[in-house]
Amino acid sequence: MRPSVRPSAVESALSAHAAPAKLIARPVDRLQGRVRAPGDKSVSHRSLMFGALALGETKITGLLEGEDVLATAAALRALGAQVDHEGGGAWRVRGFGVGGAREPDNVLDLGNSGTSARLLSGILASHRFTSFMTGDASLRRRPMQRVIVPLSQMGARFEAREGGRMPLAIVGTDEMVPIEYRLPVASAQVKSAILLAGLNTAGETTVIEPEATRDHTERMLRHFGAEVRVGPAEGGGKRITVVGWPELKARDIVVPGDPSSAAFAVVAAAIRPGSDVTVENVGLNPLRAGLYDTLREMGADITEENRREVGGEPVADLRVRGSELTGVEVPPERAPSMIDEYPILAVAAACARGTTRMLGLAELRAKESDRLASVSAGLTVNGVSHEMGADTLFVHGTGATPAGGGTVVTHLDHRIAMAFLVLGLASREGVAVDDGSPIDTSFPGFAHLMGALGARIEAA
Ligand SMILES: O=C(O)C1=C[C@@H](OP(=O)(O)O)[C@@H](O)[C@H](O)C1
Ligand SMILES: C=C(OP(=O)(O)O)C(=O)O
Repeated sequence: MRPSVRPSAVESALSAHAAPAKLIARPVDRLQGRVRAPGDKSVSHRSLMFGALALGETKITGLLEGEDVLATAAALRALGAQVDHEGGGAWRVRGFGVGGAREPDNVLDLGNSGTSARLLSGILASHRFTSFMTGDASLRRRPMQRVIVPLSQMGARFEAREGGRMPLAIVGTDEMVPIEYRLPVASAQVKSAILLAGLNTAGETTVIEPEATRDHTERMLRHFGAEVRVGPAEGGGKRITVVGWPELKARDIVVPGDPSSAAFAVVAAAIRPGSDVTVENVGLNPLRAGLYDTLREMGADITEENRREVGGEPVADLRVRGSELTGVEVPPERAPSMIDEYPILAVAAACARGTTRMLGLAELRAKESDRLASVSAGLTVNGVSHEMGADTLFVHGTGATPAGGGTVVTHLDHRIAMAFLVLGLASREGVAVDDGSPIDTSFPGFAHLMGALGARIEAA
């Protein structure tokens, strides 16, 4: 047997809670070069979880070694999986099998990661033990009711703070009843929590999603040997059914690059005329690629090179040349395919000519911060004219270089930090963020990667 492996130096360094780190991005003329997108966060979480739910040894390459994914790895170890880091994005998971997790002997701390909390709740709820979950100040204010409701219908019990917030106690059962559940919000995390619970449930568990959300869970369930049926739902949308008690078999997984992380370099190049940047290995699952469609509608010059499949997902290298952008309307039905990209789209819109109207953004208020409010505040302190509504954001670009000069409050939100640092590159006076440490949750090495393209992002 392999010895149980202690957290590696990389993990320890990443998981150490860094003190607030004020960063500043200085204006830059243009960006040039080739970089590689870091591993996809959604796929990384799932590859560890499915590896843990399978029997045998799953080899993962290209795993994102960000704090959120490391929180999932630590939780799975606490549940009895053997998760070994072999270096350079290569990991090995020896799973406990469906229904085979052991009771964790301490509270599971999921840091900043909503995906870890929601998806793991589906696994924990379907085991006969009680477990406890918490997270950082950001995660503790995020809604868990959305998973508590369906998982309670299946038979688990929960104790949470007011409004279904963490810390959370989950009293699980191995006698879950299968349900058919219509998602009240477009959420891949809720869908996945129910499907994961459905694995340790006799019979067929069905999720109906009125609006399609990222389908990495469905793809990976099949990859590991589960039976998943996807078809049209009555009245529109998709019906996704998983058949319970499959024997999941260990599989090798190659994690594609993250389109949500690649977005920062892509937008930075798109808004600086004269730039010529290639971001390699960008996952382009159509349910994730809404930002790239929107940027093209705005007039961005983005070409796909070397289109291929990586780990069952479409991938390409994106070549971006800077150009002048024009404001567009982004329809609400596109939101699920670019839900994490609105902060960086707002930055592109601030540099475009004309108004960009973003509609159907209510879910942004339930992310690491209230992203509508955070984006609006960041635009205000940097002199960008805009209007925020309950679920809308209209950014009035003039085509002129935004003033910048402000310090943006990131509220423990990595995407707010990265988006406004990109604005700084394209501003007259640069932009500071009060705390860049949350960047390590999804994109360790962000400042370094942007530096390789000519950006100057440094401690303020
Ligand atoms: O399933 C996933 O991996 C994710 C789903 C989305 O959240 P919701 O399910 O809350 O929309 C997204 O915002 C998050 O970054 C990752
Ligand atoms: C919303 C995000 O992640 P999570 O929900 O996993 O915290 C994100 O990465 O933008």
